[in-house]
Amino acid sequence: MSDIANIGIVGCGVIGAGWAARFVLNGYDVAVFDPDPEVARKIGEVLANARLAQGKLLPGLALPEGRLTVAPSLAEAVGNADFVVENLPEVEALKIRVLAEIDAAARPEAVIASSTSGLLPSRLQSGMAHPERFIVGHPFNPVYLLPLVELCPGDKTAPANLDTAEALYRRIGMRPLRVRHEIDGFIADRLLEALWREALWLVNDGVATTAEIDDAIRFGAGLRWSFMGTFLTYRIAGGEAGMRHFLAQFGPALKLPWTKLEAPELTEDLVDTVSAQSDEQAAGVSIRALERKRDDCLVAVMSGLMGEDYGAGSVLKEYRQSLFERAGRGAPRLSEAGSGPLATYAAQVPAEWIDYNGHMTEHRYLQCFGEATDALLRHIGVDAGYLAAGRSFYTVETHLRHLGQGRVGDSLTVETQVVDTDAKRLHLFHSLRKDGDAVLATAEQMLLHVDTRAERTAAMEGDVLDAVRRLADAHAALPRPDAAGRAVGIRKS
Ligand SMILES: NC(=O)C1=CN([C@@H]2O[C@H](COP(=O)(O)OP(=O)(O)OC[C@H]3O[C@@H](n4cnc5c(N)ncnc54)[C@H](O)[C@@H]3O)[C@@H](O)[C@H]2O)C=CC1
Ligand SMILES: C[N+](C)(C)CC(=O)CC(=O)[O-]
Repeated sequence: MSDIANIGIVGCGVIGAGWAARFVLNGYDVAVFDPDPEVARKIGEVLANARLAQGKLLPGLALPEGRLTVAPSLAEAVGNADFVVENLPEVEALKIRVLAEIDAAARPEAVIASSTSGLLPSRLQSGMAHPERFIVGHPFNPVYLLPLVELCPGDKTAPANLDTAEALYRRIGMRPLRVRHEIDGFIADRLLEALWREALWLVNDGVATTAEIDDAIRFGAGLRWSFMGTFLTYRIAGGEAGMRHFLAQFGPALKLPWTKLEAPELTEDLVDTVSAQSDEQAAGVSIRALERKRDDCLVAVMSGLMGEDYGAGSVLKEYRQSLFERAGRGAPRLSEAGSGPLATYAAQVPAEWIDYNGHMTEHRYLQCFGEATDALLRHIGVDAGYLAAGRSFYTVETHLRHLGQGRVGDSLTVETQVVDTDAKRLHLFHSLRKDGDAVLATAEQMLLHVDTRAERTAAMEGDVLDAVRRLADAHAALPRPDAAGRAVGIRKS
């Protein structure tokens, strides 16, 4: 997997831009081709939204971004790529033709993936000279947040290329789902399509508006789908007897006219009705603003699920751990110990950090300082191997001072100075600044080096000890922060 560095994207609309953003934010160099003259603006806007969402989802763990290039031709976008993603409109003949062009222009070892929502891979690869390197990798919108990617081979796909694609998707935080046999619409879109067709009937027949149908989903089943899907939820709905009782009780309903499944004809009338109701529902909010609202809600749901270590939350937790490990290896985000304090954290204040006083709430400051401490620990070599060996640092004391107010959208940075150290202790002083200027808060922390198996303090050793000494020596030349060692109390005159 480490040999995949360059990604080629052909077709850069909603999905191509989503893929480009996901790869760039994971450190891959991406070249895109799309004949749309507006492609650079559009992809810039999508990347900005993706950066914002990723920063909220995994604060303090941003990797150095890859380079994004808009190529003047398809051949230039894919010529140097190790992995190519095709995201053309869902028109089979167009995809077959352009996939053959990509096949001719790409290096022989490059894997070529299609984002098709439901066209059969065996047909899409039929015009390629090297069909064995073709796979379907069907993502979900927004590609830069949702983990699912359906992985489906055609009859000429080589299994090794499927494995390569799967490893790449996992590396960028996705959850590949292998489709056992190719089938129109794969798994997820067959389910989505059934719901969508019924929804169109309900509008067509005047039973419900677009907003009412969305309410029927988002206040009920949609919430539980986000973590359990249909089968497990219905098992629970069967009570103590589970699925057998559920099937016995609701089996007869399968014969009732509760669904049509065949879509209604998209007449001009139906298109007008659905579009007008959808406009009314959106109430003038732009697509980009709706995207940001959708992303913020997804971040909230996924963060909650990460706390539960369940469903998409487990994928996110694993991805978070892998970012932690990658950041640990060489700690690329921190400047090498030079003369100044280390830049340990950067983030923008999201809306959910604001409290009833209209400013950043207090525990979020500790979150920023905690992330800064983690970044410093990664920098000195506290990585997955170190933790697995039963060594770590525990924070045993924090003195946090609030000196200003953080507001939504403020750019925050933390700088960290090692004030003192001995065999087992690390004394840190963090300063959190707004827009690189005013200090909003400081935190002074004492950390103990511990043997986590024995649950006892232990002396630092090896590379970590060397790194701490180097850092402490460099920071010894800095003035001791004025507030270091201050106690909390009311001064009596
Ligand atoms: N929009 C969605 O929710 C999802 C779409 N998909 C699939 O992703 C693919 C792309 O869909 P969208 O991004 O939604 O479509 P889109 O219409 O937003 O983007 C298609 C892009 O392809 C470009 N294009 C057209 N001909 C081209 C050519 N010859 N060479 C290079 N670029 C060309 C267009 O300029 C456009 O920017 C489709 O196969 C679709 O089924 C998959 C998952 C979700
Ligand atoms: C509508 N759609 C068929 C393009 C949907 C998808 O393919 C997946 C998604 O993101 O909903």
